[in-house]
This record gives sequence, structure tokens and C-alpha cells, in this order.
Amino acid sequence: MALSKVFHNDRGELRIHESLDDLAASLAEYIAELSEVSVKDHGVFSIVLSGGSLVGLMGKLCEAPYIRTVDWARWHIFWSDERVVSKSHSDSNYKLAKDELLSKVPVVPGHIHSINDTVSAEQAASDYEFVIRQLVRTRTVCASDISDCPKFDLILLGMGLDGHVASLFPGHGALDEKNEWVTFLTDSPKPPPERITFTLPVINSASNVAIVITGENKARAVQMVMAGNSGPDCSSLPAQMVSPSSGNLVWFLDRSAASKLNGSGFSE
Ligand SMILES: O=C(O)[C@H](O)[C@@H](O)[C@H](O)[C@H](O)COP(=O)(O)O
Repeated sequence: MALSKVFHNDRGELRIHESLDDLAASLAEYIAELSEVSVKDHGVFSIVLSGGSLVGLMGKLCEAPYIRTVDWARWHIFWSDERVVSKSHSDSNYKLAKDELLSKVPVVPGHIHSINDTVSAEQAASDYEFVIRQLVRTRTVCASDISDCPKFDLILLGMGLDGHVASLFPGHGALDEKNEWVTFLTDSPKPPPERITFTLPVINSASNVAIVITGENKARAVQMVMAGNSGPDCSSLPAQMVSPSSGNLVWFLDRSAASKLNGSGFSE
């Protein structure tokens, strides 16, 4: 059992782990459990990945016992955001997940829903939304009962130093998108500039959202997010806007990322 301390506050459940290894163990256990519950409930596990360090931290899923016990054939895999580059490019979130996770577990290739990498960012966003709409129509992905959005079983997010999640950056217009499920950027402050991203209504309609943050360099951003402080332009940080309407939010932190949180009023 991984060593972690669990706290609750109005931002959800906070799990603070002694080490990266403990965090990786706890994350694998959490994902495997949600997979089991979702497959039992509706026969599918719809899981949404992000880029960055997250995928590497999911590595224990490729090992015993999960490699045998997870019902991989029921997984449908999506991305909360993707860089609009070729799937073989080192910036591709698809390539990252394929190399570090998906090529090591028996998922069904037809269940890996990556973007069309041969078109513009705008077209890629619209094509991706179309694919998801079809999957909601055929009930592969559940529909939200409180919004016109899909209800993914689990959306996994990382957080940048500036508090961004998916490709929703502080002060960017994509944060205000209310109608589209997937939008696009051609001016991402973090390279590469062209990206597609799930919008906040989609993220906040999920059954479960987990935000995974590690490292000392994220401690200040974590402190700001948890304290409800705003960014330099006085607006909320994107990570603060993640608040599933009828789902659960869990923050996975290591001790370094949580190092500035002491005394922030969390209750065990
Ligand atoms: O495509 C992307 O750029 C990511 O999806 C992005 O949102 C990432 O998750 C964060 O920047 C955290 O990345 P790190 O964990 O590597 O800092």
C-alpha cells in the first residue's frame, strides 16, 4: 500500500505522497479501481490522458498485478489535449502515451481515439469532437445527465507552472468556450503553438477528474490554486476552474509539490 496522507477541502480530495514511487503506486491503484467500477457499471472505461509527466507516472499499470487484472479490452482512450503535430513527432501526446503506456498493455487499437494529425488545428478540433459525439450517440461514452456533454469515466490532468491544465492557459479565450466540446489554439504560450483541447464544460462533466502534480517547482502554483489566489491578471487559474459538477476531483501530489501547503486548513 502506497504511503499517502489524504485530506479533504472544498477543492476535492488531496492525496499527498511521500515519494514519486508512492504516488505512482497510488495512481495505478486508483485508475485500476475506477476501471473495474466503470466496466461493471456500463461495460466500458473511458479514460482521458494528458501530456507531460503524467503518462510516465502511470507506468505501474504495465506491471503486475494490473497488467493481468485490468480489463484492458474495455478501455477507450482519449486525450484532454493534443499538440497538432504528426503522431510520430516527439511533441505528440499520442506518441508519448503510445511509447510509455499503450504499446505495453493489451488495449484494442480501435479504442485509441487520437486526433487527425493531417489537418489544421481548427479542423482537428472539430473532427475530434465529431468522433466523441458519435461515441456518445452509440453510448460507448456516457452522456452527462446535467449538461450537453460527454461524461468520461476519468479525466487525468497535469498542471503547468502557470496553473494551466489540458491546453487551457491563464487568460486565454479557450477558457471561456461554453458550447464546443473541443476547441483549438494557434497561439499556445507553451510550445508547440497549435493545439486542441477539451473545454471546461467537458472536463467538469466527467465522473472523475484527477490532477497529478509533482516536483518542488510546482509548489508555489499548488499553494496558489489551493488558497484560491488568482493569477497575475487577477483571473482564476485554470486549475481552480476544474470543479466537476457531479463528479469527484482528486489531487495527486508528491511531498515536494505539496511543500508550501502546511497549515492551509485541510482536514484529514
Ligand atoms: O500537452 C500538454 O502540454 C499537457 O497536456 C499539459 O497540460 C501538461 O499536462 C502540463 O503542462 C503539465 O506537464 P508536466 O507534468 O510535464 O509539468
